Amino acid sequence: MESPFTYILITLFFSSILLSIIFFMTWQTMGKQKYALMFSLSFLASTVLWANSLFKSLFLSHELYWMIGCSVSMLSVVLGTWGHCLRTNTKIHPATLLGIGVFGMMLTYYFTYISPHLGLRMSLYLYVDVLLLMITSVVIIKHRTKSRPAEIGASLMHFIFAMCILVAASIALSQGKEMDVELIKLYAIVNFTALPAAYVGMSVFVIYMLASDLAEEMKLLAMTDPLTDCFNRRGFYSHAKQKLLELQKQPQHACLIYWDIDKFKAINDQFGHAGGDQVLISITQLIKQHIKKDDLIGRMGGEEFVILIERSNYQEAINVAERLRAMINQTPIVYCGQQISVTASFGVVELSNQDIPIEQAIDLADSALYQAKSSGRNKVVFSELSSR
Ligand SMILES: Nc1nc2c(ncn2[C@@H]2O[C@H](COP(=O)(O)OP(=O)(O)OP(=O)(O)O)[C@@H](O)[C@H]2O)c(=O)[nH]1
Repeated sequence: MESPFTYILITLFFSSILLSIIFFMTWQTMGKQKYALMFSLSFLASTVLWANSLFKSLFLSHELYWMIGCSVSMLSVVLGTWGHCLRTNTKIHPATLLGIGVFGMMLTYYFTYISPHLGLRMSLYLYVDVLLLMITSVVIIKHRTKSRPAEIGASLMHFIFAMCILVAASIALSQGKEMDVELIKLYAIVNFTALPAAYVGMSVFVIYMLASDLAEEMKLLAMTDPLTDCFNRRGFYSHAKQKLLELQKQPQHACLIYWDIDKFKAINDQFGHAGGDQVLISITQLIKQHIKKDDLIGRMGGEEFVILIERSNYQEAINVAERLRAMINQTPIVYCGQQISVTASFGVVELSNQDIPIEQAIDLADSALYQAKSSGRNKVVFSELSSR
């Protein structure tokens, strides 16, 4: 009958192979994101680590077995950390991570072959693993101001995994230079109970995190207009409602601007549908350059757009519409070597301190836009308070 530790190693071996395959498939299906490949390679390295432990008796030299085990353990953690840095665009150079890993291995080599010290040999590379896992935990949680549940879970699991390794490393270190049978038993218990549980938990949360990335990407696609890259109607309504709720707590002034390109049908007729599309793309790009990053722009359909802006005073907010109108009027769009002159009409409604739903505000701004159109186009019309 084999020791229970052997069965745990076999389970870990197969779990790692499966995780490596899952992340490899994720890499293939999720647009070849480099971080998914890093995670796959990281679990492949773990597979080698567990296989190394399973076939320990085949090694002629225990030191060689130990050095291979430490190296793949370190490689696995370095690749995982590197993957998380790539996913979050964290500016830690891969050479720094590799350098930390190589430094840990050099110390292990020194205390294995040059100046043998069992405690240091068994613990130093684990302390380096702890450092890298803690970096990963911070990198995941610092990625965005409001982390998603999957990210909080993944960060926490990396922290717990790091703590389990820290305990194992400290037990190993307290042996000192020579082996202490009682401490080795304790080390084995931590190594084969808490560590596998934390390892599996951490891996599951990383999968959950990538699934939540995908869900977020899908949600964004469902809310984005593919031609102009602005929000579509659904995306605009959803974000505008959220923004108006936030705005109620701040002393900011908000305006809703409904605008529409003038005589767009004539542009399509003269320059073709592709020319019309280019006008839509160029004009929205131009507008985005002249509004703030936090302002919301959405395409309501055809050549109709809406912008929700907030400024510290109302006059500043309403000036934006006039500035945008003048800018469109003065900037011809270049299409296939030809210049297309474009104008647009604007309807503006003030939202601050007016407890009106976004749908009603859009209707009011649309009425103001209609007035701008019927009174000659290339104009900004403000919705009168009395008209509400
Ligand atoms: N190229 C292009 N044309 C579009 C798109 N969506 C809608 N259109 C066209 O936009 C034109 C809108 O025409 P109208 O609603 O008559 O408005 P207009 O010609 O701009 O006239 P006014 O708004 O009154 O100034 C139609 O010819 C639609 O076919 C699109 O995605 N691309």
